[in-house]
Amino acid sequence: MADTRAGAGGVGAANRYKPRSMRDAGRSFRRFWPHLRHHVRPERRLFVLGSLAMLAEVGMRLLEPWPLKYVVDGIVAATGSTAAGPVPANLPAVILLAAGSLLVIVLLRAAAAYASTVCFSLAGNRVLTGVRADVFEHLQRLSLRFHDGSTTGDLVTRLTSDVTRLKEVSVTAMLPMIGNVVTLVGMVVVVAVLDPLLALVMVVVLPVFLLTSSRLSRRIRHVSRDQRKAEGQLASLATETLGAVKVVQAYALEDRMGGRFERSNSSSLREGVRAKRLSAGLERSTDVLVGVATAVVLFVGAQRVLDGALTPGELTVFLTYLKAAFKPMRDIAKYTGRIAQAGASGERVVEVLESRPEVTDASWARPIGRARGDVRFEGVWFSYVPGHPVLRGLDLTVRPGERVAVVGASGAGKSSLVSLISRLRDPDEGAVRLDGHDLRNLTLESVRRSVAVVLQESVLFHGTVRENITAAVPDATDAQVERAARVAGAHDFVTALPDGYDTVVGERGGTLSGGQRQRVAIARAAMLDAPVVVLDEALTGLDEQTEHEVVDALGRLTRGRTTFVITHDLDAARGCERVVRLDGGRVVASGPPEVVLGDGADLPPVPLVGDAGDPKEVASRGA
Ligand SMILES: Nc1ncnc2c1ncn2[C@@H]1O[C@H](COP(=O)(O)OP(=O)(O)OP(=O)(O)O)[C@@H](O)[C@H]1O
Repeated sequence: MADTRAGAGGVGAANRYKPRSMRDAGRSFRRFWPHLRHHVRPERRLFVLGSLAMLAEVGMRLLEPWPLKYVVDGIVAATGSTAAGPVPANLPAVILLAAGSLLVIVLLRAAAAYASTVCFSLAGNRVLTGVRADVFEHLQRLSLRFHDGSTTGDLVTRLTSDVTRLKEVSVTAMLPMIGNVVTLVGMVVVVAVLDPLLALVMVVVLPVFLLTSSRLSRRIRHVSRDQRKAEGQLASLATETLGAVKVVQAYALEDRMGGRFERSNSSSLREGVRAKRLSAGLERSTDVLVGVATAVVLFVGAQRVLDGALTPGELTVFLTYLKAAFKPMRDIAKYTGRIAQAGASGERVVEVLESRPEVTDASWARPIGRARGDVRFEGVWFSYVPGHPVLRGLDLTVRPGERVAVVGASGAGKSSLVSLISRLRDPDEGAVRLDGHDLRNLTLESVRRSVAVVLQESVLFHGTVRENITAAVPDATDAQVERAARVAGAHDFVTALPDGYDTVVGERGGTLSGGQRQRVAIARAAMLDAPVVVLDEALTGLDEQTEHEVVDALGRLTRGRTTFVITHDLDAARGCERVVRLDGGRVVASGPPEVVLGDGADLPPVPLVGDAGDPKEVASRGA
């Protein structure tokens, strides 16, 4: 029953997971890891190569100041001080060698850095592209109950910008950060070998730094989560408004929508600025810390040189290390902030991936093959909200090929009833059976291939007319497509379009008229050749002429198939063999139309059959 581990009401209500420290960041990673693992495995070689290149780069970074030591000590000794030891035999050669080594080290370091960046970027991008595909795939399979509790904009934000942020951060922050930590450790080890006292100064700085950065990164992550949430709301509002731009303009809602957008926009700005301020604070406090450490090393180091414990060249190496450490530490501070932000994005992505679809194939599910179309509801209870059942122990049997109109007051549960037939939802109690099989024992795919649905507002996808018609049967031949279009009465108008079947219809089929859209949707349903057809208010909202054409098309579509006609239109109901009336979540009347609906006075029935009767009669029906 529970739709998601993150909560049944979609991910919007599911921000229960609240990381509190760097330890939680680790926990957060462990939570993400199972979703990454199978994408990381094929990239193993790249990760290994990248790591080797990174180690080489770190090695070069550590070597870089050493030529300086020999030059400084040589010069100092040559100019008369004993602190630097004896004067090298061939000072000009030493200086030349040092300069040459420096050049080689810098070149090798650049090459290693290039190789590690390329390897890690390639691998990281591939892994997260795979994760994004998983999220999309998963979102499509999540049950309607999950989508009821989520907003489209927020889910799109998780799919796009949250994954992009993870991608960016993993490549530009996470991996360099690992390199920086290794460099820091390497520096401390080298310094400890040369002079443990100076190493102590560096080591003392580290815990202070870690404390500051973990405290601030925790706050950054909290603020980032709020910011991502605000951005999700922003995207929801934009999707909603732009998706209904006609209504917005018709009701002059621009200002009101603008105001709501403004509020979400400001909230996103506010959180964004807070996060930036915290990150900047973290970076600057690191600057100060490194500055203090440099001053201490300079002071203590100078004493050690004067005492003869260190050479001036070695002090130069220490100071260069500290300066070099300055960058990794500052970067760590910068990356900690970004990684904390990515942590918030990661949680949002994991929440989606961990949500479990409610309607899934049972392990024992098997395909039904070609069904006859016998549909039964046995004691079906169904509710959207626990404790508020919409269907209450409903019983209904429909014979193969029977055409049944389902009528009832608005909100009586008609659409809910038919959503159970194609197993968009499962009953809480009781069973829905197709040819005697409980739908839960059949594979989802075979159930959905057995039930063709035509809705009131048929949604087409951006693409060609042909792609829309063959949506569920992509390998259909041209002849099959044309046959389906003829059943739907769409062939003539489609061939009159500029590119015929290859004409691209806009988003949601917006470049076609309502009636044309409906007929393409009927062709899509006809393509399935399903034994059961559900028409959910498929005639509502069409003008008289179009309605006549669509009625004809639906008649042809449903001929010989078990058909459920959900309608408020009593004429359409009269065209069916049987009318079922719903009330209070149960069937309260079932029988021939004239019995359930009365004799309908002077209105002739609308024949929902293949030849649709006499067109004149149909045309005069609404008069
Ligand atoms: N996704 C949903 N989440 C929560 N409640 C819902 C949802 N969809 C429908 N309902 C509620 O379930 C009840 C039955 O809705 P349903 O759409 O099945 O009725 P209907 O008979 O098809 O209505 P209409 O004729 O107006 O289309 C209504 O009270 C409705 O508010």
